[in-house]
Amino acid sequence: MAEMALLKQRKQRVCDMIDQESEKLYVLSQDIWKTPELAYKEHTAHQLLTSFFSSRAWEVQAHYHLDTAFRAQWTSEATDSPCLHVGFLCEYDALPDIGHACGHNLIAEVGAAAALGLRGALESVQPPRQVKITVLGTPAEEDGGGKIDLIKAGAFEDMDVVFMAHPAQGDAAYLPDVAIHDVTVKYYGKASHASAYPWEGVNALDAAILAYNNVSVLRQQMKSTWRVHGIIKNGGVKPNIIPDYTELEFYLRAPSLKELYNLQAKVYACFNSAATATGCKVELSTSSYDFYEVLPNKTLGSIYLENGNQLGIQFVSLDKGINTMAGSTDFGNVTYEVPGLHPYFYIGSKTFNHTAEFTEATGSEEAQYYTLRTAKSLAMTALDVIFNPDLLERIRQDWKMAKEMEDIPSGIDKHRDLNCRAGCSSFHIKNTTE
Ligand SMILES: NCCCC(=O)N[C@@H](CCCN)C(=O)O
Repeated sequence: MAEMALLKQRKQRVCDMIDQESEKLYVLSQDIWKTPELAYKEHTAHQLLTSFFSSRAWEVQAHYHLDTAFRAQWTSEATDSPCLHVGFLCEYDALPDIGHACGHNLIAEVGAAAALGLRGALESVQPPRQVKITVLGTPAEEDGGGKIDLIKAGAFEDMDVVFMAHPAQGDAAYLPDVAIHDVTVKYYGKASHASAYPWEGVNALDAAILAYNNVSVLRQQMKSTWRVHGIIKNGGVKPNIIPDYTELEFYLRAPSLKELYNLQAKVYACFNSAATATGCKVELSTSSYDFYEVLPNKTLGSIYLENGNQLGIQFVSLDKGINTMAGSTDFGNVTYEVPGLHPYFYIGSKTFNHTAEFTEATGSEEAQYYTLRTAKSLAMTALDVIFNPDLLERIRQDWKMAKEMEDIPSGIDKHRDLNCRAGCSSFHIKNTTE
């Protein structure tokens, strides 16, 4: 009973620490919200967050493997037991034209607040083992996948458990974030005067339209959990010039990597056959890593639910949930490297992500109560893992089982191998510093 009372006291300390910093945390997320920056270009957010942690005696590494990534660390007193390494991730990239319409400014705030709260609790009481807290600034989630650059750089290598949380229309400990492959399709034809001698031309716009329509008819044979969505970014310049160049961008999604590559082969056949039918050349490329699905972790999820309920969170269940399908996130790749938890949290608005209305909601003061409550739940969950050693073993068992379900052998360079296998003619990642 004493142990339970002690743990309750430590959790209260988490909440008190976060509440003490609530104003500074609000300013932090507001300043990020007011200066929306795109993937790999989050220079202001990087500066704000590194200053925030440096001014609180964290060991900060700015420009950590990426120009706009950072790492902030704190370690408790050494003990005889092995150190337990907890990670909190901050996202802070915005969307083109509509700013922080996915609330990554609040993701950054949750990560920062949870780390402050956990450190505060551990400074007030000696944990049973040494604890290292790492806050990782992970840029470019919406485009590119900064977490994957950091995985490749070894940033997650000795972490035991990692947390972040994402704004949404309700609270859920887990939503099925799906695997995604982004592809750019370029058709090369031959220009000619569209009236005088059209027969001399090779029409790249015909190829684009055929490609789009091929995908549209493929939908009859797609699983209900698969998604394919795309745009025509360049359809030609003038009606009287037969287009010799067109460009499309598509996102392909499926609940697992195995299904994603099945879908990819079908969609690539749609792109390639459009080239054959029109005599165009086609180039398929990607400037983003494939994001994997987020692997669920039952133990972490149940601890989070328990802590969230104590703080009054009304969780939605998956079947009556916010949505049976979520988007995609490079946090999925992280869950293949280390057990992780990526809950969703209500911010006081039922509007939808990637809309101007959601941008307004993520910059509102009303979002703060829910944001800090989520940070408290995450930090309290980390505290349970620290003070309850058998939980870590159960978390690891869940993680191993979830990975076996996907049966990708660990250690292969998944990103390069799988993309090449899928037929991408070029695979380049922009803006890395290495
Ligand atoms: N699960 C969080 C969703 C965040 C998001 O919207 N991510 C993008 C990722 C796009 C990658 N090219 C998405 O469209 O799901």
